[in-house]
Amino acid sequence: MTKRRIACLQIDIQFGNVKANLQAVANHFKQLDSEVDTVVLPEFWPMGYSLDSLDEIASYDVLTPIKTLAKQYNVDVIAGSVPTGREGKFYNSLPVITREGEVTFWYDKVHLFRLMDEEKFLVEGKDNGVFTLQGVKSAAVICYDIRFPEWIKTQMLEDVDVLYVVAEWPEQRLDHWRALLVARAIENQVYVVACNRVGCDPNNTFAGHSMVIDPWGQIISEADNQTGILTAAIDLAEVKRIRREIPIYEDRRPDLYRLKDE
Ligand SMILES: NC(=O)CCC(=O)C(=O)O
Repeated sequence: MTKRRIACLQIDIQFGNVKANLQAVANHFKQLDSEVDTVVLPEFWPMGYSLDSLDEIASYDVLTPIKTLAKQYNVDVIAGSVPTGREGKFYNSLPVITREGEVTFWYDKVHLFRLMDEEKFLVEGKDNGVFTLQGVKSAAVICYDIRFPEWIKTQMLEDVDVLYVVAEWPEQRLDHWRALLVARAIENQVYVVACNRVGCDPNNTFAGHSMVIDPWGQIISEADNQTGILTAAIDLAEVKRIRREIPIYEDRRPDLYRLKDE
């Protein structure tokens, strides 16, 4: 089966209000079309960028309700990101939850975004975001990570077909969001599924414009800046077709690429 139907939940995250945000996610699940098999949530959906309350928020169990929704609606969930606390440090962490309600993978954001003070409150991850979901080699990264093509390429070299991006991307850089996502799709010949939030927090207004982009770089579905669900069908056979048409993976010259700073 090469076809998938994906839904990005483009929610308006209430600053620091875990209960309201869980309710918003549950309400959006109720509106899913019955063909959807994969649901994507935005970055830090339980609380937004209320980073000075991380201690309290990381102690809430926000995943049990999402596992229940995954089973109830029989969908896999790229569960945006949530704050996790380990050994006295906090991470911006993306869980993958299967339709059986199991967390099968975690990715910690590798590039922390100074303009939103992440480096003051969080520790960066070290491992890549590649996982297999229902037999499909996939990868997931978080927001600012998409500005680092080397990081994305490192993962795409593992024969990945779909790149998920979860974000809280402000509207003042909407043009960067669109251009970077399209570039990552074209240069890696992958589907890009990007879920952003809408609404405001005390410092930013967020862009929305969640997008699904095919491996040729065509935007096959794009949301506006309102709350809602962006749904799109993808056909993984397209990845192989595009890679045959322009065989960039065969034509790479890694012997010439200087990827380590000296
Ligand atoms: N939450 C983020 O990582 C935001 C990244 C961002 O806005 C950017 O311009 O990069």
